[in-house]
Amino acid sequence: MKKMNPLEEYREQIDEVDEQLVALIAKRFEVAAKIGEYKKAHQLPIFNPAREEEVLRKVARWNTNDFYTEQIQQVYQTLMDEAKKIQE
Ligand SMILES: C=C(O[C@@H]1C=C(C(=O)O)C=C[C@H]1O)C(=O)O
Repeated sequence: MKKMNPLEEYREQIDEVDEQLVALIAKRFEVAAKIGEYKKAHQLPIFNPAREEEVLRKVARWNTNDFYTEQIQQVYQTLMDEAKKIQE
């Protein structure tokens, strides 16, 4: 196989991570959709600010090396915003 330059190698690493992320993000949205159905059936509000704060806290705690915590929390806020749209 032809030797890849560092840029190509890094991009291959990103592709591998992205493949896993896509599967996990899709799984998260599937569960969020189920939660949405439950909320509809029980007349519960879609937005739960206390739960969102809890998610952001947990995400920071799970990021044990503490790199990029703010960026990860921003990505999570976007995931939660999209989850709420799915639940509408
Ligand atoms: C998924 C839920 O609905 C909304 C989306 C959340 C999420 O994506 O984690 C969290 C709270 C809610 O605002 C939930 O209530 O758990």
